[in-house]
Amino acid sequence: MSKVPVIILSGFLGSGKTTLLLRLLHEANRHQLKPAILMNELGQYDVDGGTIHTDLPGASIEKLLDGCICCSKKVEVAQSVRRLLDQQPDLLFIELTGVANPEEVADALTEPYLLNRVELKHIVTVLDAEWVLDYNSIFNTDRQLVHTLRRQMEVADTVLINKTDLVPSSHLPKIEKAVKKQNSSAAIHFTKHSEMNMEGVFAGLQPIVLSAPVVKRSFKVIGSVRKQEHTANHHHEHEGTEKSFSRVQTLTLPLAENTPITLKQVERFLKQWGGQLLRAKGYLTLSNSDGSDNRLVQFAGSRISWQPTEYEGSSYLVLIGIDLDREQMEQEWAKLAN
Ligand SMILES: Nc1nc2c(ncn2[C@@H]2O[C@H](COP(=O)(O)OP(=O)(O)OP(=O)(O)O)[C@@H](O)[C@H]2O)c(=O)[nH]1
Repeated sequence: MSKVPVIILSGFLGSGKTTLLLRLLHEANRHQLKPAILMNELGQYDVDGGTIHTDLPGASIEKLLDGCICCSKKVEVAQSVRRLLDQQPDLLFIELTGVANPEEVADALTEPYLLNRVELKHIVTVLDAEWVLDYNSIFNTDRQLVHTLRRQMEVADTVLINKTDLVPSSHLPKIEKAVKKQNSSAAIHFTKHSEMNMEGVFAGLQPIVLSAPVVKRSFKVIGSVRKQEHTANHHHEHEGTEKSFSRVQTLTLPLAENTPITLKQVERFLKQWGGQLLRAKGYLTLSNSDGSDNRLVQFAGSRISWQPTEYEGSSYLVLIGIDLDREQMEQEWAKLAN
């Protein structure tokens, strides 16, 4: 049986992985390849899965929520991959949390029952051009995180220097030099909104000819794994292995139905946390003069963006950061929601 090619997407929080995944999925569609997707998110809720579903209703997705793929998740990764393979995809995308080390996933794919069924084709790492050169100084107290970010760069065969619209062009050769210093063999692409020529990634990938009859393309979520939210510092103690992330935590802030909240209030809330807040995402029903509307909010690299969304579930915001002042955040959110 042919092995299913696997493409791993890595890169720090908010660098543009999901944006890239959506492009890859459309490209897969154009090549008539049936994709399967494994998404790993920090946080109790599945924000990116919502995005994928809006964009590409029903792709086969497995989600590992609120965890990093390193420790205990490795078994779950392998099981999720197995379930996805049962859907007989032509290729499998694995999007990692921004603080995971792609090597850990490569490792999970070597489980005996997967070894002969999958083939790791690419590790694509997406970098945020605006921040990538500052990670060493921003996270200088967190050696493990700096190490993970470096490994993401080192193990990639394809590196996207993304968000080039946010930096002066004179900045780009410096980033390229820094990438080449860590990894002299990767193909480097300068991108805006993760837009790149995908031919290199798709070269040689073909629909897999199965001996069994081809199952009609399945458009459904075939499972999701929810875990308790990280409550305290999520220190990973592995004997003999590397930690994938150390002080990064998540906090989920729900918003009760019909709570009047405005875009300005949310932006003010997000901007008050300085360096401890790395990333935030959520679905919120905003009130405005014309009534209310549902929006996806994203905070990445200290910028905030809002998009309309068809999501109709309960409102919530997921915060991801380092040493989050959880209590104060919850208090401020509660004030805002009153
Ligand atoms: N200005 C600008 N914004 C971008 C670019 N690429 C992505 N974004 C925005 O950056 C935010 C984060 O993008 P995502 O693709 O969700 O990033 P991610 O790496 O999947 O984020 P995590 O899942 O949190 O790790 C979104 O608001 C994107 O629209 C870019 O090239 N330029």
